[in-house]
Amino acid sequence: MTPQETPPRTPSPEDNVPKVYGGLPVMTWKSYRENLRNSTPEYHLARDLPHKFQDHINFMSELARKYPQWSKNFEIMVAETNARDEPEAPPITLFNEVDDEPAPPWEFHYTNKMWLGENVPPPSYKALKSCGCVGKCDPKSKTCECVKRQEELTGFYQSGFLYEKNGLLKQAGLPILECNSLCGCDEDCMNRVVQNGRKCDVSVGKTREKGWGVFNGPKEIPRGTFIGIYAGELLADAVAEERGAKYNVFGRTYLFDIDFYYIKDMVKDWSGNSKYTVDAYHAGNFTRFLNHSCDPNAALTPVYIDESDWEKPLLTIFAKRNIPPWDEITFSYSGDPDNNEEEVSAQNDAVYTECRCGSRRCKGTMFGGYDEDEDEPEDDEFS
Ligand SMILES: C[S@@+](CC[C@H](N)C(=O)[O-])C[C@H]1O[C@@H](n2cnc3c(N)ncnc32)[C@H](O)[C@@H]1O
Repeated sequence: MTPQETPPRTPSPEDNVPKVYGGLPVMTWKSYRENLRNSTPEYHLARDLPHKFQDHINFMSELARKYPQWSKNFEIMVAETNARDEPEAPPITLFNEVDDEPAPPWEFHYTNKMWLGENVPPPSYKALKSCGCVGKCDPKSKTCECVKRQEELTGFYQSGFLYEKNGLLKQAGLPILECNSLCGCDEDCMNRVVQNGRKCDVSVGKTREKGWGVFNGPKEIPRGTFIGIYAGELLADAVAEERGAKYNVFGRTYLFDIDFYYIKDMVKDWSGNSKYTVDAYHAGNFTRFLNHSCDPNAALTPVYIDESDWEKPLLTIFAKRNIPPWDEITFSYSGDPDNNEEEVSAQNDAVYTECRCGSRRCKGTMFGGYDEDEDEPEDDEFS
């Protein structure tokens, strides 16, 4: 042994005894995370969705439901939810310069969460992979478990994480594996974006041709910005099919099948069909008002946080190009026109509804296929 080396420490029997302070075990970050693995992430059941407030309003006369103050009440309902879930998110305002409907129909519970339907298993920490990084994860790290698993999945397209250091997404449509509750890294690690909530301004407004829609606020939204989670009920496909038939009757659909192209490669014994559908009709946030465009400025992207089941990503919306102030925010209901591999599709219930997106690339239908040759991405778009 050279004089510089310290002799190995003899293990003490106290090493494995939890530290106690004032009679209570001392919780460390490490022990907290180890305990968490044996618990279940928070989840909500669709059958518990609150509806009393909505029922109360819907019992009122049509005249009473037209009172202008419903517009403010709608904004307050949104603000109350966001204060809990994403307190940093700018408030959402409501406007209608088209007719005298003060607020969208009171037919849903405002929520940023997913509500699990019958036979949809809750998320589990058991199989969740996580990193043990301290501070912020390094996207060039060779040891960070989260960089490794992201690169295994999407390294062919992008190295490291799918986010830039400023939180902007590098490429839409690829599955994102964010650092999760079991990871050692800080809350401001660059691989935690969706979980930290919306930062851009949005408002909900009435359009002339498509009912209510979502609009940008006074500042440009840069390409790659996270806009929102398509929240709602997560339903087994058979239930969604039944609902779809009903929604068809009134020609408005809020159903999105989760059938991303990569799922079939990740799931052992994949059934060949999408297993789950998100329905934002009875529950959802402002993203349920996003209308379809054949030339959309936003795109759907699957994101996994505290979820290890490939068939249950969050559906999230990111800006696909820079969105100028006040522009309507839209995405494609038939998958991304610039990404032929993406297959998330709205259930074809309202398939016969004529598309009124007004873009020069309009295909005439909201759920139509895309002509590969025609749809080259613009210079400022994700390609
Ligand atoms: C997810 S909702 C969007 C919000 C809806 N506009 C509202 O008022 O609640 C989808 C429905 O909006 C309407 N819609 C969305 N995009 C449209 C488009 N490009 N052309 C015509 N109708 C559209 C259709 O009725 C569709 O079924």
